[in-house]
Amino acid sequence: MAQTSDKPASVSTEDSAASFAYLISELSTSLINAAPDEAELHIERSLAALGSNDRKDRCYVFLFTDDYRHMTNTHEWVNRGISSHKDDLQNIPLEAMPWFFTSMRADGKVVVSCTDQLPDVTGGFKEELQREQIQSMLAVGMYLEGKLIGFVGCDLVQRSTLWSDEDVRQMQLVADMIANTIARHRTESQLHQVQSELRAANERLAQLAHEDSLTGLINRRGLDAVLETELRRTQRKQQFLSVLMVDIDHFKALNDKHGHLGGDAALCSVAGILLKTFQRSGEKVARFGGDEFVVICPVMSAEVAEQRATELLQAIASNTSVAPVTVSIGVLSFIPAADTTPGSVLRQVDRAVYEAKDKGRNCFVRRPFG
Ligand SMILES: Nc1nc2c(ncn2[C@@H]2O[C@H](COP(=O)(O)OP(=O)(O)OP(=O)(O)O)[C@@H](O)[C@H]2O)c(=O)[nH]1
Repeated sequence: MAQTSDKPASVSTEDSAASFAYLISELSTSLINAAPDEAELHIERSLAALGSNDRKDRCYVFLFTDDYRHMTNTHEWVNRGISSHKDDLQNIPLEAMPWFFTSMRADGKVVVSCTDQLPDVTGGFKEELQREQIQSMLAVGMYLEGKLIGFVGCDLVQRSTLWSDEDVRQMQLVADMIANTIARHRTESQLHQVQSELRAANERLAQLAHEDSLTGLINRRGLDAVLETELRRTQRKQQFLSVLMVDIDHFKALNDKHGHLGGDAALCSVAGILLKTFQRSGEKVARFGGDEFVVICPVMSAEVAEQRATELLQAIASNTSVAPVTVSIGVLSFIPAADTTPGSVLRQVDRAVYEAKDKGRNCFVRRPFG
């Protein structure tokens, strides 16, 4: 502790100590009841309470970086007519004020009753106080789990004073309260971050569970869920639902000729054409398995479904990016009944695909439902 004044004139009185104690107890209660996003407001209120007690000129909070290389003035209260220094006290290198930092770490406080009487060893610290025209200052350390994280302090610009033990004790109360506020705020921010990371990971997992790893399309599991939803929706509204099953022709031969990787590239190319052809609102493309795909088109009549199947045949036949490929397509267009299940729809549309294969491939067959 650096006690450097010969003016024995403490500013504390019994009355002001009592009213300050009352204020602190009110602030502590409001901290306990404060909403998570009220931390800033709470710190500002605490500084204002500290400042108005015995007419201080400036009260502030500084936080150290974890590596103790810099400190930043994070909160400040200034009395009327007193200039603010918060903006020019951001990210200050601690090596510029070694005496201040060493004293704070060793004693948990720095007490300056008269700046002009500070010894020369205080170096840059004394110069900084003089630059800010500070006559007296008092700073008390803030600790989180035993680690010094910063300090709360106050300045007197218009007069100097001999700080009493009671002044230090009051400042310590405020420092502890602000440290608790910061601790709570940090814990809540970390909790929020972990929660939002968990939420994102869960969403990604749910997405992966419904995604085909090769093509990125909806997989078989996802298809069942989507089909169930669309069946119920169109049944409720008594609207048409069209379902297309698309099977690549002679895919085994393509695999044999171009290798499994060539086959994979062809699957991705067909998936891309499907997505491009069926991108209107509500249309969904899924990989059913192997070389089979399913397209779900809510509110699409049989006539439009046939038109779109013809467009698809042309788009695939004219694409030779990997190897010439054609497909056979089964089409179902119907208004679902209450007992229509995804399984019955997929079985029937699969039958339509077989009929298209029998017809010579590179064509579509539409079957009536039921
Ligand atoms: N490259 C690759 N091949 C696959 C994949 N999944 C299934 N296959 C192959 O796809 C082929 C499907 O062939 P089949 O269903 O027997 O019939 P096809 O040769 O397409 O003949 P048709 O359907 O009658 O025109 C099989 O040889 C499977 O091994 C995959 O993810 N990648």
